[in-house]
Amino acid sequence: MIFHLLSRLSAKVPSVVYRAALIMKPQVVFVLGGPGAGKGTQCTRIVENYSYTHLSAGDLLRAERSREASEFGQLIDSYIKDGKIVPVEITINLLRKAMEETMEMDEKKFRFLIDGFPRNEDNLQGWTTVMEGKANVKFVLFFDCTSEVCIDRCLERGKSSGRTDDNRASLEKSLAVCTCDCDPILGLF
Ligand SMILES: Nc1ncnc2c1ncn2[C@@H]1O[C@H](COP(=O)(O)OP(=O)(O)O)[C@@H](O)[C@H]1O
Ligand SMILES: O=c1ccn([C@@H]2O[C@H](COP(=O)(O)OP(=O)(O)O)[C@@H](O)[C@H]2O)c(=O)[nH]1
Repeated sequence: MIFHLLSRLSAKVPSVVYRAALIMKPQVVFVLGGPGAGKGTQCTRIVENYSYTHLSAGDLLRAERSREASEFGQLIDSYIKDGKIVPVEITINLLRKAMEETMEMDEKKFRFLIDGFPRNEDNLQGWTTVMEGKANVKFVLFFDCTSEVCIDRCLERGKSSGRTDDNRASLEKSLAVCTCDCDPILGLF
């Protein structure tokens, strides 16, 4: 019905307005849990069965780190090795761009699993500032996993992942940040 109406109107309205009317607002599920909790593994399985696009904040940061022209490569590298949280402006820009590019390529892809973000209240504040009114957060999917299991899994993953943070020192720092800073986020949803 709406499509039919828009089709009839399309001759009269500028194409940019017509396109914008057809593009849905992104629907977002935040996927949280410690390193190795299984976020990436479960997101892959969800994508196989449901119409979601998986965006891993960590993967986007690692890709940006590898981009030759990136002005943030070294900064991202040192934050990740140290298990610290990269300044939110950088992460949000990568997420926003990835969502926009996905929807530009296929406007039916408006459901996103955002994996590994927001990691603390500052991250969430940054999201709200930039994305308020532009995306709907539906809920948080949280994978509860003990630190010992997380570490064991990531050390195993480290044998083939090539990740600079799949080592005990980085993992312990990252787990400490996760345990202290993720909990308040869960309380907000
Ligand atoms: N339920 C599970 N049981 C055992 N191993 C798992 C399970 N889920 C994930 N793994 C393994 O643990 C490692 C970390 O999983 P991953 O999905 O990358 O975690 P995260 O994205 O939360 O860091 C991977 O090597 C994965 O194969
Ligand atoms: O929103 C994010 C997501 C990740 N990271 C950084 O990237 C690392 C790896 O994150 P990822 O989610 O890939 O790790 P996982 O939890 O899957 O092991 C983290 O420890 C942080 O240093 C970050 O700063 N902000």
